[in-house]
Amino acid sequence: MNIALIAHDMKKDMMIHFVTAYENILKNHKLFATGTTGKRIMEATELKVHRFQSGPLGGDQQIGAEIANNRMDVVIFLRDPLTPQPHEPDIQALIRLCDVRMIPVATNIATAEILIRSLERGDLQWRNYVKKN
Ligand SMILES: O=C(CO)COP(=O)(O)O
Repeated sequence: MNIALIAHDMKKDMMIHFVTAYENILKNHKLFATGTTGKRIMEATELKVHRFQSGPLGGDQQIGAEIANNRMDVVIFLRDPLTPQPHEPDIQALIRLCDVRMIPVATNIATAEILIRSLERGDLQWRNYVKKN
């Protein structure tokens, strides 16, 4: 499965804890991330991550394009709801596209935990059928 990992600055440490805790699951998938999130993940783990631009420089839009092309299967986006972001429209667009394409998306750590365990259990296998057809 193709998994997008994105975290705002205030949530980056939490993302590192998450990917470290679930490295054994994540290593079996293709990982994508916005620039700084991807850099942090690769520094902290053995995981290989395809990095797009940093979020404020267009990374959210690049991941959005992957979603629009139905190439992203899971999105874990640890958003910071308490800090204004200069690229808020890009963030909204990315999340909107998840709803358009019915892509499982977690925007906080509690849902991210549920999603990763679902992935491990095989609950998201339907994505393979959707992509084929
Ligand atoms: O801003 C982001 C998502 O909206 C994240 O971007 P970085 O991973 O480059 O910090």
